[in-house]
Amino acid sequence: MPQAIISPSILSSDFAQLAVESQRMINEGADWLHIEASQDPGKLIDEIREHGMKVGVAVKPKTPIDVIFPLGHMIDMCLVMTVEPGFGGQKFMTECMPKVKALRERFPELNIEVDGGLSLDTIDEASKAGANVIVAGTSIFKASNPNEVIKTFRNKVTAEQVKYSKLD
Ligand SMILES: O=C(CO)[C@H](O)[C@H](O)COP(=O)(O)O
Repeated sequence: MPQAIISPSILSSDFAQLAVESQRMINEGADWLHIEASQDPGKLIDEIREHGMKVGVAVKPKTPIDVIFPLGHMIDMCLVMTVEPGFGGQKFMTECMPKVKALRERFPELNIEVDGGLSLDTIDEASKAGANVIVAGTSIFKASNPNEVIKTFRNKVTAEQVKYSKLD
């Protein structure tokens, strides 16, 4: 099944607006939604599932990871932002790695995505912390051999993930 990963900048905590935005993306064919700003994440997760979609929750660097713990068993993926959302080319925030580690320890089967500053210099740290979905812009698009970079990312993630019960 094709998987569109859409990370909308929905800054409003207005549930009605979230519902409209979500519906619009469903109509466009998305089967993943990432939503960070919601007053009632449990309700939103249920609604997304009712539409047959998978659910991802994103946390910005300053958001403590324990807000995700009660949702961990209800979601398919957690995106741990490793830069402030906004634009590519920023520096990877090492200080976000304990959040990835804490999540992985509690949820061995959860897809944990990291986004921002991922490169050949930072993939070891991210994969060892437990991330298994890597979003990378600069390090791929500026590489002389993008395929090699992608292959290295995959190999490193795979090598670390065998420690856990499932790879997705
Ligand atoms: O858009 C972003 C943040 O909002 C991402 O960080 C971006 O997609 C990844 O880019 P890079 O690998 O250059 O950090």
